[in-house]
Amino acid sequence: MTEIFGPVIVGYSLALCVVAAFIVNTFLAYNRLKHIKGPWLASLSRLWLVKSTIRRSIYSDLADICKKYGPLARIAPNDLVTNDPEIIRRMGAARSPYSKSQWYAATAISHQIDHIFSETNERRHTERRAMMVAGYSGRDLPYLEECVDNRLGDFFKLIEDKYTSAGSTLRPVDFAQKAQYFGIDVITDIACGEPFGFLPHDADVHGYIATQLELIPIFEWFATLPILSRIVRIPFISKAVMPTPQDKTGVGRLMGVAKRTVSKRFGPEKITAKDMIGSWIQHGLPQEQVEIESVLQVIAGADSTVTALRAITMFIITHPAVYSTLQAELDQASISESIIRESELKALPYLQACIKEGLRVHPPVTALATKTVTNGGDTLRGQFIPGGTNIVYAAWDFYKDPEVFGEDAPIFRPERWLEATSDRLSRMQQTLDLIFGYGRYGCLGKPVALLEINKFIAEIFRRYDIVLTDPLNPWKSYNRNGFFFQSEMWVRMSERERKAQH
Ligand code: HEM
Repeated sequence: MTEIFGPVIVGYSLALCVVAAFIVNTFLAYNRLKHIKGPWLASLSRLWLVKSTIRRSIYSDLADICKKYGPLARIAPNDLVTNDPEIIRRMGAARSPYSKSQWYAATAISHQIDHIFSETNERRHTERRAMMVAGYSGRDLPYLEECVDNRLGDFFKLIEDKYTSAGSTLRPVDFAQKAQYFGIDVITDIACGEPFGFLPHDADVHGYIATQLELIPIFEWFATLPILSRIVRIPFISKAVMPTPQDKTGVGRLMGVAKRTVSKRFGPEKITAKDMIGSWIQHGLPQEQVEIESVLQVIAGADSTVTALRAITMFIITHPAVYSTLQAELDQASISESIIRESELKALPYLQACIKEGLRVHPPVTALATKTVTNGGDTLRGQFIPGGTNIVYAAWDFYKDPEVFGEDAPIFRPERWLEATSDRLSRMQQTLDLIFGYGRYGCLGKPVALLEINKFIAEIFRRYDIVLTDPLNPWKSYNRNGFFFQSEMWVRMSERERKAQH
């Protein structure tokens, strides 16, 4: 009898131990943040996040959680969400008691070397930023504006050749797609010294976009269930799934282009140039690091900026009064060359207001970008937050706070930027600035993004009349892993009288 029941008893005992360990573990996880409100599911497990990921609605669910439970709420046993600007500034301030969470590590595109975004070691991250900031800020980049102008030239040529409508001739164009071609060509040109050539080919060359669309949900699951990203780091799995410079398509293809470009900048016959790569090398970034940072630049800078281009355009063309005011300002502006100069953009207040308002109502990036409270813990809004807690911010609704932006904050009304008192304006501006992150984690590509957005929006509305071909179905849009994916934004583009002058 003992021979039969012995193993059964051992089996039952083991199962009981596992169940008991699970219960104790769940209780301890629940207990450490039980003073912070949130959905009950979130206090016990990551299932609330899993549910949101499946519904593709994390970005808006986070905003709803803050509305329901207050400015600091619980979304997982160890994770909180906030919509308090002070907390965001505190987390990003120099020498704050926060560090990048493992969410960032999961954005690595190589398990051998981190790019600046996936680098979670705060000392290395700070040192690398110092080497890269001059290149990104445009200080070392006299050619940046020329690069944007050249790609704008490609954009206009494509529209002229294939997609200009006139009278009853309709040549519908998917604006979402062509804006993406423009954005990727600009950023690959800046990052790798040559554009991918989406605009001249009018196609997703190297299947870059298609591969991105496949990868993004995977990265989103890494964020929701961090254990998955640790599994992917097991060497044989990593080898099988991670992109390599030898790949013919997608991110791997981009890595190959970056590797070839960067190799020409090192060695005995190295080429020197005053561009982004040149600036990084001059500031001491080693060859392998320059390669991976060039790839990251494209990933960080493409979809974010392209979403801004699409959303700002969408808001302008669906608000007739705004549209005509903007075109009147552009028509009266003194523009010295065929494409407006950066220095001339600042003299266009209504354009600036439209851009700010578009970014505010439709923030382009809503990534989880979680920061971790370091060991000693922190006190936020009078509540103690133990070390190891992760905090994310609810980016989607964050810029629609009526207290900051006025009672009509949910709607697109550029005039709010022109009528605000100086106190209110500075509060609005400081809040809007958080769109690009804050302090030591802030977006390095902000100057590049703003130059691109300003020039593109000014030039398309100077040159074309744009209307939706089917206003009842303006576009398809969804959010994954904090980035938006928009398609089928079908418009009719026709040349304006003014265009004929150039
Ligand atoms: C409208 C366009 C853009 C928006 C809204 C945006 C927003 C952001 C945000 C929110 C972060 C993360 C902050 C954090 O970790 O807390 C970030 C980081 C970053 N962005 Fe952007 N970005 C945009 C365009 C660009 C462009 C065009 C580039 C490249 C030229 C770029 C390069 C980067 C880099 C390298 C980082 C990582 C910085 C670091 O970890 O130190 N971004 N961006």
